[in-house]
Amino acid sequence: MSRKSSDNDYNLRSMNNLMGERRKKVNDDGERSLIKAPSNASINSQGTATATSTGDLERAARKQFQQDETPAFVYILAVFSALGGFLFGYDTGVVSGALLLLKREMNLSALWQELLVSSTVAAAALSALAGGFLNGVFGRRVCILLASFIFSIGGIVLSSATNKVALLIGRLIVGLGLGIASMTVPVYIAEASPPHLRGQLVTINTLFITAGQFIASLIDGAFSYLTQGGWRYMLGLSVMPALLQFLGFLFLPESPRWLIQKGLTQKARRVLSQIRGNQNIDEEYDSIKNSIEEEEKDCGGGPVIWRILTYPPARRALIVGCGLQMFQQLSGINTVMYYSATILQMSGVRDDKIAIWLAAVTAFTNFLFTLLGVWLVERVGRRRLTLGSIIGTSLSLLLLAIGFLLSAQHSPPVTLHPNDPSAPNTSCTSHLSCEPCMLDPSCGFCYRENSTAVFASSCEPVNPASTEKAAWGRCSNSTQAKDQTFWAYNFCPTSYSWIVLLGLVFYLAFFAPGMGPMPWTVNSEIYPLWARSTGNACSAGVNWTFNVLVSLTFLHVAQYLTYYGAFFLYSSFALLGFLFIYGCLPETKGRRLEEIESLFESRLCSCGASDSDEGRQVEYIRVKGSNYHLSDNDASDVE
Ligand SMILES: O[C@H]1[C@H](O)[C@@H](O)[C@H](O)[C@@H](O)[C@H]1O
Repeated sequence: MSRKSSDNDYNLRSMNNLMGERRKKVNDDGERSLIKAPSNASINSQGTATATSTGDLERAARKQFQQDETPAFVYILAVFSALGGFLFGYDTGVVSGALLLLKREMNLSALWQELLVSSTVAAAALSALAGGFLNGVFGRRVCILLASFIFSIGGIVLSSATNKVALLIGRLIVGLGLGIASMTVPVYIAEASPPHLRGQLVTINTLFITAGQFIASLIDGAFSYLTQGGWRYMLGLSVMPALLQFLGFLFLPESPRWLIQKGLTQKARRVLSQIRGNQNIDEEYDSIKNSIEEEEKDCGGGPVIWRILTYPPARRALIVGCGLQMFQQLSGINTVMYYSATILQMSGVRDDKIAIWLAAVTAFTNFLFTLLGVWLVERVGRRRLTLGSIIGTSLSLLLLAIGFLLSAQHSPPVTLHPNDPSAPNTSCTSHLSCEPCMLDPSCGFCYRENSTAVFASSCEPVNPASTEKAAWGRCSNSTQAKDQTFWAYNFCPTSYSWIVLLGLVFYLAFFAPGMGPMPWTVNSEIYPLWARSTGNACSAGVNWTFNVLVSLTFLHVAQYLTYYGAFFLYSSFALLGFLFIYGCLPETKGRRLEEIESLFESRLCSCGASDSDEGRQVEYIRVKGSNYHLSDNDASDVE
């Protein structure tokens, strides 16, 4: 089944042809004196290039032609597709703010709150798996149309819900849309992008996820002031981007690679010309077609997943793809994001409303650093970006753990042990300091504070209807304000909160540019065409499954291991992730999708890729529609 593409040979003759052709083109253009100018490689604002060596020359030429010839249509296509990412971020992010209002209005128990959050993620895990089949049969475009249609229906059901069952149905519907969108959009963008922009354009999808999370936090903040029905707006607003995407996709084309696979060759050529502008599409068309024909010849029968598992390069790609998605979630991103409000409360922000707005700052930081990822991905490559990101993530988690450890070690003692006979008899009275009191889900810490110390503190049972107040005593609503007491349900007042805050900032700065987007980006490119939708379905399914596992277990893990234990655990997961990525992730930057399979041909998990290979990495030179590949060595031969 091995597919060795003959068009990848970069020999001297083709190089000479290239130089000849380019010399001619350049002279014809009259603007770019690439060959004549011997020194100082650069392209000035008029597009005039000069170069010191052939290597510089090639790079300058490549840059110039790429800038000239990437049609705006590809960007429009990427942005409309990435609305799927926006909905992903919005729908997973908005629910926390909506729940604050819903639990009061509909009197939701903790179980129902949990159900409303996790049902979406669980439905997404299942529909991502089903999305593989749908993608293969109906194509990427139909799947994106379907996802945006489902999102719209989900939004309408949610915003008009009259009871909790309707809410649950709405959240399940949204989850179905999420799963399909999350696995289809990166594949669609990757298949439509030119190789030199693919990383950047696919990463825009994750940028939109984080933008969706940020906008959701702003909407949560704004509508939290509405006492009645604010949640309807929060949940219903997602209909707008969903409809926009649906309308846009009525006019956007199917992926050319899928069309060729289905034998719709004329249509595929039309789409290729549309997305490649005035470039010659013959070589790209031929190479996709050749690779499909070779695959068809070599492929055994049976279901795609079976063929992936029995064909080593595809199996290795699947392990890498699923591993990346698993480690992304095991690094605790969603716990950190969710927990950020509490982390901020530890640092002295007591007001719930301010904490909601500060959570928006966290989401914005995640967005901002994902933007850095979009900028870096084609500059440093996927492998280095992911490795740097995960090691920084692991160290930041360590810092968070140390902050929590110091807070726990200096946890303020319980000084008041009420002996009022009307006090409920609970386990809370047995806790001697804030830490065990706060970790016990049925208790919270009630205290007063002056500038230097916490005093008059007690451990009290939580109000079963709302964790925002105690069931009894000074921190139950009626007396709290008068007494100047504070209620800490899931944090302890501490002077080490700055370490935790620093850990949070570092965490986002390291996670967001690499571990946030790269698992999605890499998955969109590592599978051969016949395995692409199934591979992405599996890896997206792994992402959603670990997402729900990590968020559902966090409170239990924290209860058994304490907060610092939980963060030490995530930090070691991230370290394991680093070793996995170091050993297994090849560099895919700059390669055409049809070439990437060969990176997984090596027997070892470390699939050829990486550092030593990078020196020899094939370079693409796109000259008026033809791809020429040359190594640096070849380039100097020619000179
Ligand atoms: O790549 C995304 C992104 O990093 C989000 O911030 C996170 O919430 C998602 O779970 C993840 O898949």
